[in-house]
Amino acid sequence: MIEVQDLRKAYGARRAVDGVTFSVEEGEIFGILGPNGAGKTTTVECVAGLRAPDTGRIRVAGLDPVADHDRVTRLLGVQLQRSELQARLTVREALDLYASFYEHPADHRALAGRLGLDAHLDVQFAKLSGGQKQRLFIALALIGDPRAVILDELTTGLDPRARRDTWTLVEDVRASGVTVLLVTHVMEEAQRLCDRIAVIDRGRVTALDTPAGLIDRTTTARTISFAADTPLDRADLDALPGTTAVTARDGRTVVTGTDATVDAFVRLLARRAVTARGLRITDTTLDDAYLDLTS
Ligand SMILES: Nc1ncnc2c1ncn2[C@@H]1O[C@H](COP(=O)(O)OP(=O)(O)OP(=O)(O)O)[C@@H](O)[C@H]1O
Repeated sequence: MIEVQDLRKAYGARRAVDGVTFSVEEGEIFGILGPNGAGKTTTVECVAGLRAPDTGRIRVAGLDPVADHDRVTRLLGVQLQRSELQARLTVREALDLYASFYEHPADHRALAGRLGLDAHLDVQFAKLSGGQKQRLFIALALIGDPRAVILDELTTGLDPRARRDTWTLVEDVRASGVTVLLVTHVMEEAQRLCDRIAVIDRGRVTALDTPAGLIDRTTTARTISFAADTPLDRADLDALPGTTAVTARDGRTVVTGTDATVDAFVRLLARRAVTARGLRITDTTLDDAYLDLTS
């Protein structure tokens, strides 16, 4: 659905995007993850045809977003990072206005219902909560009945409940057959929603994989922690296969390692007939993988 090949874009001497390549399959939720200033927004603005690349090739459903801009806007919806509407425009007016831009708009009454906006149709933009504004921008991105949608930092500034509701919404959007290109720096969001993720750092793709694949690439895959007064020798812990660190913090001992470390640790407990108090074994999260993969 979306192909980006060796995309480069500089602002003066600043190389914002420096050779980015990825492709998004139809029906996929594809994440672009990376630190501030990594070049994520510039990349998706080029995909949307809002900026012209310096070099590189972009295709959206086979079309060039700059040369075929009109056709691309009809099949690609966009919710940008910092969106605003006039303060006094009501939700209904915004939906009507945006629907008027398209020959075959989505049924915006149904869309408002799906996005939980039908109780707010006569509310002015300035009086909407942050979550309601976000839902409205998602509605506006979907109003042209697009085949694909770009959502840039969709949940920034939302409270945890509004964030989770928005995630459910994105899953619904995908279930209705729309391909989603999602820009985020919320790891939990990427882990929950994305089929695949491109990690971008300093204008380049540093990794491209499924969330589980990214996690598997990190060296310390498992963390074992237990109360520090558990009678185990530090030397025994250091000697476990695959151990990368043994530390003490907040009254607990923390061993990082691999699956092999966990297996050997369990055998060590059995051998010593020790019960590890408050034992917890956790997987590496996408947060850890992200920190490993970005500078
Ligand atoms: N219009 C512009 N003019 C000049 N420099 C820009 C412009 N837009 C972005 N930049 C610079 O290009 C680099 C990449 O910015 P971009 O907004 O694409 O990154 P980002 O990954 O989306 O960052 P963030 O997560 O902070 O939104 C940054 O160094 C930024 O300061």
